[in-house]
Amino acid sequence: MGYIQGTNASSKENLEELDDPYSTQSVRQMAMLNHFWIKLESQNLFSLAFSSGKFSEVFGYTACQQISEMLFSIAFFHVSEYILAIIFHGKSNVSLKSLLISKNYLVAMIFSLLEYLVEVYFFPGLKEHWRISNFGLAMVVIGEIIRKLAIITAGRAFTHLIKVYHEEHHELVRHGVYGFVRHPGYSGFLIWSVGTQVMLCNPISTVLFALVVWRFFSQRIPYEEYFLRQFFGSRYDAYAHQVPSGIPFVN
Ligand SMILES: C[S@@+](CC[C@H](N)C(=O)[O-])C[C@H]1O[C@@H](n2cnc3c(N)ncnc32)[C@H](O)[C@@H]1O
Repeated sequence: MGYIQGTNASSKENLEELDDPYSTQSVRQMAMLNHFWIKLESQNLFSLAFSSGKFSEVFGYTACQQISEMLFSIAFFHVSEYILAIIFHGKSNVSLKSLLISKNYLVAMIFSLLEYLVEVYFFPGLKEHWRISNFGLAMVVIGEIIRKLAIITAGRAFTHLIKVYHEEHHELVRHGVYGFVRHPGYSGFLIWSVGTQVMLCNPISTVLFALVVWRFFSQRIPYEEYFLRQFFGSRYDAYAHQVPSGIPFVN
């Protein structure tokens, strides 16, 4: 009461107003007290929930470890793509598109994180399959290495947008990882992206990522190779005859 009088109700009218419990000022002050009380109570509820195990179940060791691995893999993948694009194509020719973060990609990643959170809450045992999770981590590392080897091997020929006009410097690359598969960059990405979901022990997203990424590359490869055949003619035909695509069920 002293606080109220001292700060807001120095005049006689104000004091009178405070005596009336329904005056505007009293109502405002009651609302303020109520607000602080609710805030205090919600903080207590938060700490109660945390100590009761619900939060520690969701954000326990397993979840922290697996989500950290996922976030690190994503950050490393995109930043290294961007840096390599700058190294091979020069800063002036590279835009933020080289980070390779599209709307569909974001939707897929958010879906996979939501799947993870729902499952770790309702079926925490599902995430404790560490052999599967570590196998996924190995897929992420292997996929990343294959993709980066492809980018480094192809150099300037590796453009994020498919070339539809032949440029003078554009040579057919057949050596290194391109001697084993024709599309190592895509093989690497397929392994990497499915690996992120195996690492999270996400059964639904593992299947969805495999299907969506496979479908994307199965449509992209014929389009890309249509232009490669125009650029390099029979040399590309011979290469395609000898070397597999690197994407399952795509010739
Ligand atoms: C995103 S890169 C992907 C390259 C390849 N498909 C891969 O997965 O490693 C696409 C560009 O690489 C070029 N490219 C693909 N294969 C190539 C090859 N063997 N030699 C030279 N350029 C190639 C295409 O012309 C296209 O512009």
